[in-house]
Amino acid sequence: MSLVPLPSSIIPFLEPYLPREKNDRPFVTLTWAQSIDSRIAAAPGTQTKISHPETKTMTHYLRAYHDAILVGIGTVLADDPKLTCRYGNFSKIRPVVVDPAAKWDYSKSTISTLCQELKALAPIILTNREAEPLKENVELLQSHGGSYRALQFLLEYEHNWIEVLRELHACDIKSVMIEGGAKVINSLLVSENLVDSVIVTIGPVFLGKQGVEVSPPAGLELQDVAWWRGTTDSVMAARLITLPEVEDLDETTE
Ligand SMILES: NC(=O)C1=CN([C@@H]2O[C@H](COP(=O)(O)OP(=O)(O)OC[C@H]3O[C@@H](n4cnc5c(N)ncnc54)[C@H](O)[C@@H]3O)[C@@H](O)[C@H]2O)C=CC1
Ligand SMILES: Nc1nc(O)c(N)c(N[C@@H]2O[C@H](COP(=O)(O)O)[C@@H](O)[C@H]2O)n1
Repeated sequence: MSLVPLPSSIIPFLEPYLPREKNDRPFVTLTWAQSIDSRIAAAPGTQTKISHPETKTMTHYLRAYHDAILVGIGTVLADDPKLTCRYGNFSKIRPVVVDPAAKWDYSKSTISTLCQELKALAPIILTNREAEPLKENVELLQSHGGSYRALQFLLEYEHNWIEVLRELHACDIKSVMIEGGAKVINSLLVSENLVDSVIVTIGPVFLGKQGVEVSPPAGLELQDVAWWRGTTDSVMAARLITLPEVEDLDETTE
């Protein structure tokens, strides 16, 4: 989809939610586009266009403010995405793919072609320690300037995000835009104190019960909520209610 001019009112709307410096981990923006019935695709393994061109442009505007863009392997296999920033001066953003079992055949991907043509930064692929990526992919990725990084992934996804963010911090990534898919979003929504901004595009469509649902395992509240209304879509920007850090808890109990 080609981009359209960014509606000027989006700039002040998003400004309070843009990345700012953090010391201990990258700033995390969690963002996706969903239907009215909270679906991000019409069926598993498929890509569904939900955003209007102006909110798609907004996504690329947001990408321009981040060092990296992260998605799960389910999204890469379904969408074969570009994960580039096509807004403004086409600033370079680093793709990060969470692929514990090293399922992705990087050599056959659109991202690999873009890297070959020097149109994109090569990805960081996060695998489990036991996974064995194909030698051909390891070599190609390295020649493009990317890398496989092995982590100790746990079975429950929500317990892995601290280590993922620690690894990105070690790669000098100061901000990451996390775009999905559903397993990524649902597990991050219940990970305490890790998400700094949440930006959700809502398109005027129902995708039905076969769709890929965004719905965290437990309820949670949002705060600092702001809305933007476009031609067809609405966008919600918010923060998750954060729990006090352990030190703060200590202070209150003294
Ligand atoms: N409308 C939108 O904004 C977006 C829609 N999508 C759609 O979402 C669908 C894909 O979603 P899902 O199937 O849920 O796949 P996903 O992209 O969330 O990837 C899930 C897989 O990634 C790995 N993974 C993710 N988080 C992990 C963690 N914390 N620890 C360990 N492993 C982890 C696991 O292997 C897991 O099976 C596609 O249909 C895609 O088109 C994806 C992104 C955005
Ligand atoms: N903002 C938005 N609106 C939609 O309707 C979508 N389906 C998505 N999907 C996400 O965008 C990625 C594709 O990015 P590229 O254009 O290929 O760079 C896709 O993988 C999803 O993460 N997003």
